[in-house]
Parts: sequence; C-alpha cells; structure tokens
Amino acid sequence: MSHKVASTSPRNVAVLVFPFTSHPTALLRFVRSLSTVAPDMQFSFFNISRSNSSLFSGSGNKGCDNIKPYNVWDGLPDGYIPLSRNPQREHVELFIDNAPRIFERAIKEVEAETGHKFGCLISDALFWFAADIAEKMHVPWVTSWIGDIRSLFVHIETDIIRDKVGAPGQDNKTLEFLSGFSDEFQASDLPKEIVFGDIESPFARMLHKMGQKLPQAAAVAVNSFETMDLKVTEELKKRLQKLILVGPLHLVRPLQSVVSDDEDQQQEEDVCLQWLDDHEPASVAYISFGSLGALPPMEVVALAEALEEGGFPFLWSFRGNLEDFPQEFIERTNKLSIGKIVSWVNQEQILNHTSIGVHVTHSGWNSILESVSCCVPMIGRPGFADQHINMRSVEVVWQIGVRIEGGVFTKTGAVKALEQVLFLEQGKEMRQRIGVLKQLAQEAVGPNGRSAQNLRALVEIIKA
Ligand SMILES: O=c1ccn([C@@H]2O[C@H](COP(=O)(O)OP(=O)(O)O[C@H]3O[C@H](CO)[C@@H](O)[C@H](O)[C@H]3O)[C@@H](O)[C@H]2O)c(=O)[nH]1
Repeated sequence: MSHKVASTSPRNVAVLVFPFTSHPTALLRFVRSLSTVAPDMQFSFFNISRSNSSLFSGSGNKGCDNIKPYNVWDGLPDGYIPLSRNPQREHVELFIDNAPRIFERAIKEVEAETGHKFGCLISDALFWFAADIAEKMHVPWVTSWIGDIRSLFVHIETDIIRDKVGAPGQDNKTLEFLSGFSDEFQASDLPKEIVFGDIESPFARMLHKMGQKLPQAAAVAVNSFETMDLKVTEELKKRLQKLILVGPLHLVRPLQSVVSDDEDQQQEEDVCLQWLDDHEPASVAYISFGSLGALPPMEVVALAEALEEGGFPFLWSFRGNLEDFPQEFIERTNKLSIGKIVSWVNQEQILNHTSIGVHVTHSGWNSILESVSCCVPMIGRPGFADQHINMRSVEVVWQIGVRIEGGVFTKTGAVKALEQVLFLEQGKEMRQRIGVLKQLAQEAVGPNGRSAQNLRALVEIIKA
C-alpha cells in the first residue's frame, strides 16, 4: 500500500456499519439519503464483505457513485469453528469485541491509500466507541439509530430504569416515571438487555454504553419524523446535543429499484402481485416476521389453522422450516387460492397493494414505518429487542394495530385479531388513524417538510 501525505476534507466521510440483521441496509439507506442532498461528498462505507456484496451487487447502489464500499475483517479468527449452539450470536459478540480495532485500522489504511483524511465519522449508534475514534481524529461524530425514538429513549434512561424497576418480578411495573410515557407502558415492554435479561452480555453492555455516550455525539439521526411522537421527541431533544429526525427514509430514497436484479425473485414477485390483483381491496393478510423471521413451530401451526379455518386470504413471507406447517396446508390453501407462501418479497411493494388489509408482523421498526406509509394496520407478535415497545406504541400511542392476545399465536387469538382488524369497526378506525399518520409522513419528507429540512441541516453539521 502506498503512503501519501494526507489532507483533511470535510467532504470525506467514514461510515462504520454494524454488519448484522437489517442494520447495514438501514445505514446504507440513511447514507444514500445524505448523498442525495450532498452529491459533492464522498462516503466510505466500512462493512464486512458478505454484507457489502449483497448491498452493492446489481443495481443496489445505482445513482450513488459517491458511496464506496470498503470491506473490513469480520472478527472471526482463521479456521474459526463456532463453540456454542448459537453461532450467529457468537459471531456478533466476537465482532463487538474486535470492532474498535477493526475500524480504526481500516480508517488508517484508507486514509493512507487515498491521501485524504476523513472529516467526519458516521456510525451506527450502537458503536459508542466511535466517539473515542472521532475524538482522536478531531472530527465530529454523527450517529444513526435505526429504530424508533422511544426505544432509543429507554437506552438513554437505562440507569434510571434499572434503579426503579431493577428487582426481579417487577415486569408489570408501569413506566410513567419516564417523561413522555403513560402508565400503559410496562417494564415487560423493555428490551431484555435493559433490566430482566443478561445485562452483562456483550450486546447489553454495548447498549448501555451507547446510552451513556450518545449525548456526546454532534448529532443523532433517527429514521422517524417529528409529528409521529411529539412528546418523546421533545424529551429526547433535551438529552442530546442534536436529535435529527430524517425519516421515513424509505420514502426519501428507496434502497433498491422496484424491479429486482434476480430474475427468479422478480418472477416470484410478479406472480404474487398478480395473485393479489385477484383479491378484494383490504382483504388479504400479509405475514412477515422481519429479516430473521421465524416463529416457533407451534405458533406456525396455530396461525396456519386460524387462516384456514377463518378463510382469510394470506401472503406469508416465510423463512422457517416448511415442514412446520400442518400436513398438506400449503397444497390445500394454494389450490383454493386462499394463500401463498414465499421465501422473500419486496415488502414495500406488497404492502402498497390495495388488496392488503392487515400486516401480521414481529413489530420491527422498518416494518412499522412501511405499514404506516402504505396505510396498513397491524397485528403484532413482538419477539425481542425493541419489538415489544414498538408494538405498545402501535397499540396505545397511535392506535393503529393490536398485539396478539397473550403475546403468542393461538388459533382462537389469531382468528379474533384478524376479524377485529379486517372486519370490525375497530379495524376501520385504525385505517383512518393510520391514514392521518401516512399524510404526516409524506409531508415530513416533502421538499419543505421537517425531515427534509433536518437532512439538509445534518449535511451542514457534517461539513462544518
Ligand atoms: O420478505 C420480506 C421480509 C422483510 N423485508 C424487509 O426487511 C426489513 C425488515 O426490517 P425490520 O422490520 O426493521 O425488522 P428486522 O430486520 O428484524 O430488524 C431489526 O432491526 C430493527 C431496526 O432496529 C428492529 O426494530 C428489529 O427489532 C430488529 O429485529 C423491512 O424493510 C422489510 O421491508 C422484505 O423486503 N421482504
């Protein structure tokens, strides 16, 4: 590698990616939005190679020549063999352990190679250590939190929460001691890393540190919009140097072209859309549990039986074991044209189809935002992380969905929820409320909208 004399440029930005689940996609979406506002800036996207190849293959980065992917070490030693029964978690923990060194080294190498010093560091908010790297580099640290502001707020307030509800058996304790939270929020809605789980795990420690460090960031960008949750936005602003809501980002700049590069995938999508064309407006249940997305086998059976017994048309984006379905369920429902099971769809495109009447979801933040922008009420079956708190907001703050009774799918619980959203007055009211939010979301990203203004203000902070 050649070593040139480096000069600092505020237009050169290093982006540090948390390379698991939907984080890389979300961060790239954020950077793409910035690059649209500031085409004169250069973004170096530091990410592991497997994730970079899937993000930047085909037309994934079309029109964004100013974002350049750089591969970093994935944290796994040569010849590594997983030791536990959860290799994914093991990988995340090894990566977290090595991340500060991985990124510092990669940044130095790129600076030496290009002869340009970076003028700003953007990182996934999880990377609290980026504050220290930025300080050493004498550049501003800007972070991106890819979830909702309420889930961010509870990480900032972790010490207070631990103090108030730390003892075991306090799951039902209400959270109104947190500004902006009503007594409808309970301790059981919190991510388990905050109080009731293994709070010493590497991931839990990273989240705790993140909450302590974020107030040092020059700006914390969040994929939401100010009118979505005014009270918590105001509270969070008091705790951070600069809270900047820039979303919903999928409305600012779609990540991929609507037409997929993968021909088989595109063919499957077309078949799905044609199938949806044959259904009544607002009649089909779209079912998906995010990018990881599998349900326990008993719940797959319960939900499948509910769909079949109630005759609810459904499109299920399913990434589990097909053998979990009741015997011949797939053949029967397919033959009667009641249901379709696919491995992956373009979710935004599906949710936008007029025949979709409900989104059965794990309550991941991107899925909620996409449901809002497509005006589709939700049935939530949250699993982990921020999903419980997101779903509580869906239920009690925005009132645009219901949580599945008892927190897990049973046949009767699923039939009840599907009838409620698809056929009853409550469902109609949810659709009306979600329509108002959709309008607010569109206004926010419009040319004079608050999120659009915020994005432009953020570019100024980065260039300063
Ligand atoms: O068939 C599918 C299924 C999913 N998606 C997309 O995948 C994304 C899923 O994102 P999200 O709903 O946020 O779920 P996860 O991928 O599970 O996201 C992780 O990250 C989120 C943001 O921090 C958290 O809210 C979640 O709890 C966490 O699991 C969305 O954009 C969907 O459009 C598709 O395009 N096709």
